Amino acid sequence: MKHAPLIVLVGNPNAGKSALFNALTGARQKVGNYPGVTVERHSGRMALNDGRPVELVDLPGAYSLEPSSPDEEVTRDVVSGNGELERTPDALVVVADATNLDNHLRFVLQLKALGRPMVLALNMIDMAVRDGLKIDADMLSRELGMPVVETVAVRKRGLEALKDALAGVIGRPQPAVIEGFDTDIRHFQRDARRIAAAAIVEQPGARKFTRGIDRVVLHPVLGPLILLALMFVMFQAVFSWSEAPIGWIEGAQGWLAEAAVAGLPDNFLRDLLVEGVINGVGSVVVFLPQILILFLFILILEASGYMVRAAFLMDRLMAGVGLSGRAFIPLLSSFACAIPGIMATRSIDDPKERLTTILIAPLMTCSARLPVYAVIIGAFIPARDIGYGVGLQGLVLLGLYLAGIAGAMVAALVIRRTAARGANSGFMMEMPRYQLPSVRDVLIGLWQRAYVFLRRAGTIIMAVTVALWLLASYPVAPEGVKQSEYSVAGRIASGLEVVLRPIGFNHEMSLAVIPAMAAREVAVSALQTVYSIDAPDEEQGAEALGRRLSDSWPLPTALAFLAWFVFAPQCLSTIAVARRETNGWRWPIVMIVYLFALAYIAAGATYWVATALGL
Ligand SMILES: Nc1nc2c(ncn2[C@@H]2O[C@H](COP(=O)(O)OP(=O)(O)OP(=O)(O)O)[C@@H](O)[C@H]2O)c(=O)[nH]1
Ligand SMILES: [Mg+2]
Repeated sequence: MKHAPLIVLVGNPNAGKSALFNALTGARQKVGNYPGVTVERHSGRMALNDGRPVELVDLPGAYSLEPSSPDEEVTRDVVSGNGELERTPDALVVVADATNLDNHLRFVLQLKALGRPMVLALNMIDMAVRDGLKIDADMLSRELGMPVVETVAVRKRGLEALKDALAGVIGRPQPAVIEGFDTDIRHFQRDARRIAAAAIVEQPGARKFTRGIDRVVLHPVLGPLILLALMFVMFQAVFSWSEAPIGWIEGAQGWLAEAAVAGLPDNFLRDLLVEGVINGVGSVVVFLPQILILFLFILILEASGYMVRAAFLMDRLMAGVGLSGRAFIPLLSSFACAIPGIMATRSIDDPKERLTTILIAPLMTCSARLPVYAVIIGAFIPARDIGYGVGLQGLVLLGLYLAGIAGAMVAALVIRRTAARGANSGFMMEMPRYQLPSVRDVLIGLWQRAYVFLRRAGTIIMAVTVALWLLASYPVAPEGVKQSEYSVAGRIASGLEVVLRPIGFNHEMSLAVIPAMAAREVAVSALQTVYSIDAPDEEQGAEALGRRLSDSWPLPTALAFLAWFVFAPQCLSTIAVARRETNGWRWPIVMIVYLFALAYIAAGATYWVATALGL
């Protein structure tokens, strides 16, 4: 069978390749206003204007064909036809940022030297217009000897012209392919400057807008203060904005449980449905609003261009522990989930720095911890305003995030002095321009987050909770013996409790910790399940669970549980990804051991200090 022609999107990082890919294929690849968003190739299909189907591939951004990091290797291999695809592309669409032409043209010229059919998408024309920058596309096309199409990927402008241009170049007989390529990008520097100078008709003080904002947010004193203030507001919002929507979800859940109790015969299946599924899984789903609020902030910061500034501000701090600001973005992604975070380390060129970043990524507070934190904070920390509108709960949550970050910094320091010794490579990252986030992109981002979370709730969290419900319900305890102690799960927990009792853990906590290896949120549904098995007639819901916890756990125990979840590697998928990205078991094992040790020590220290203080 003959393949559809293969067309590849290449170009510098942050040029808008993924945005163009999405616009052309209808896909929803992640776009973000910082370099290194895409780290793998993705393919999709589209039809040219004459109806011909073609395969389109989106690649990680690269500065040249000489790879300096694992993601750039993918780009080189695909472009030169040596990659897993093992097909030479039939045409390249080189994407360049019109507002950064001379830099991006270097790579265009290097790619051109390969002698493949090629079209230049001169993207971000809207930004060029905003800056008053005028480019003569015809002149550029003559100078480069390839079609040039002006595009605005995010507004789907220029797509038809791009497809026409592609149809034109694909049809042509292939010119002789030049074997090998000039690996030194500097050879193209002079020509790039010359061509840019010829094609740029008018260039007022470019990027004035961006420079103006940077003077404030990158200010040595103001900058860090602004960053801290942003984080602070974010965590306050997680609690203060979520009350109402949490109430709605709880209402719906209570209604469902009642309807099930009223409408179904009293048997095993009804108990399973009500205690395991509705109340168990529901106890996790209730935290959806808080997760979405957190992501609303992260998405806006990402799209606006602020993230790289934050990385820059953090660079000095990171240098202190042997990492560069480059590690910041993968670490930041780990606040969503360590898995994309670990994948994002592919854009780090120094292998030791990359390894260190992989090993500390699980210490960033992923969104799966949020339900665990929120339940315990809700139960034990009074929702008090400590003055100036600062809520105590939000403050404690911020503290937990900071504890994870502090732990990561200490771990990085140790790892960089031992296992992955080396000098840090310094901060080298282009500052993207600022722009207003598109409402549509933010909504799509939130929707994707919600979907991921609900899918987890409906699959792994539900499966593990139901399994736990079964193991905790049988064998049925005789009169006077607690079901959660007598059951299979209870006995396993009793075994584990021997190890965990010294750090203040009780039986229920020991029982929740094992299933939470599959997904951290299960810690919450497990507690809910155990309590509803022991007292099936009591009121349900997150608030009821909170009350039950605050009635039966001493404060030091609750704090120890929080400390445990800051550090413990409670996630099998993260371990699996670490194995894949480091090609072996050695480093994941190091990761598991050091994180469990850290969790044990931190929980124990918290417990003993809190007890000594008489809390
Ligand atoms: N104003 C404007 N913004 C754009 C345009 N194209 C892309 N963007 C924005 O530019 C940023 C980068 O876009 P991406 O598509 O992620 O860039 P990329 O080339 O795939 O970047 P990497 O995957 O990091 O190599 C995002 O914030 C997009 O929303 C455009 O034509 N105009
Ligand atoms: Mg991309």
